[in-house]
Amino acid sequence: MAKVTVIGATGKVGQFAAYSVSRIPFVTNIVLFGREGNEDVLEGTKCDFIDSFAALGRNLDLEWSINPEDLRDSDIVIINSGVPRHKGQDRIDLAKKNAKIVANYAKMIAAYSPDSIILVVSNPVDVMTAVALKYSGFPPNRVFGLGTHLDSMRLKSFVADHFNVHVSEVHTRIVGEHGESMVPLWSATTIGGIQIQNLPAFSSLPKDEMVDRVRTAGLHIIEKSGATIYGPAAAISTLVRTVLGNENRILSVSAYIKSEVHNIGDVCIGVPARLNREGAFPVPIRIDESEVTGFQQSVEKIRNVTSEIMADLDQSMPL
Ligand SMILES: NC(=O)C1=CN([C@@H]2O[C@H](COP(=O)(O)OP(=O)(O)OC[C@H]3O[C@@H](n4cnc5c(N)ncnc54)[C@H](O)[C@@H]3O)[C@@H](O)[C@H]2O)C=CC1
Ligand SMILES: O=C([O-])CC(=O)C(=O)O
Repeated sequence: MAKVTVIGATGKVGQFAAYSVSRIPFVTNIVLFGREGNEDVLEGTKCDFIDSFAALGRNLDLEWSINPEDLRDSDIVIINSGVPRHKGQDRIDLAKKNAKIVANYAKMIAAYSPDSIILVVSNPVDVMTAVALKYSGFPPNRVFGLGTHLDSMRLKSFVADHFNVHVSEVHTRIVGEHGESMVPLWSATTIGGIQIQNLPAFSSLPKDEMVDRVRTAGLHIIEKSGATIYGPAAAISTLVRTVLGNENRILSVSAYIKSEVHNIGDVCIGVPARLNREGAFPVPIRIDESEVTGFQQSVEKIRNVTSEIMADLDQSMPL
């Protein structure tokens, strides 16, 4: 038995994320949450989902709502609301506008569903995770963001394709910002259980090109088809399943770190974390020296943007 509320369920990502979550067998309740004015879209989406449940033989309690009362007793609340970027924009460009939206919803979740876990999707996701953490007042393990999980999946797919192996043979990880300053951890990449650096083919691997493809993947899709939808939605439902199934898998999410990566901390950023019913727990790690330098730079960037955004929120939305 588990209840998931999807805030921003009328958006492209929110809608398909809700649908992907509805396929998780132990999710029994879903609330499609939206803002006033979007009732028709919510009602239409609900009816469409129900048709699909009938076709699939799925039994699920599905509601839509614009009433915060309906958030109560959610196990996970996913925040998908906010403006997406367009051609030529960086995710960071969305920070000021989306921070107010995320802060408001974080306060609402704290008031109406105080024991839930918050999963933040809105961009720039690392900064928005920090905003949700502050404005919910929840402990850090109960607030985390999609972070670099999707980036890690993108890299996994490119590496698998290059080596012509099944994706499940590749384990890899990207840490840092879900954005320009992301850092691939080649030191934590294996193929068929073998350290990638120990494979002769590693020296000729077009690493920079691959990482560049990951860095620009979101914008490439946005430029071609308008939005990234299926990748994020599948990544979101993996995180939800991992938490609700108490799976203790280690996935790369945006989480508040104290000192887990080479004593670097006090920021929300993409790191490997153990996910279970209690939320996300960053795993203490040691990485290569060049990776530490990259991570440190990524942390500095996110820390600076986060404090700028917090200062702005302090003016407009004091706690
Ligand atoms: N972290 C990640 O990996 C990913 C993050 N995203 C982010 O998710 C967010 C949503 O993206 P899409 O679904 O493509 O956008 P969309 O435009 O299709 O949907 C936006 C949603 O936010 C809501 N919204 C917009 N302004 C609002 C406001 N002022 N107050 C309350 N709700 C508001 C809309 O009603 C709608 O539900 C964006 O910030 C996007 O950058 C998208 C893909 C992946
Ligand atoms: O690129 C974007 O703006 C959406 C996103 O975060 C992604 O798909 O990685």
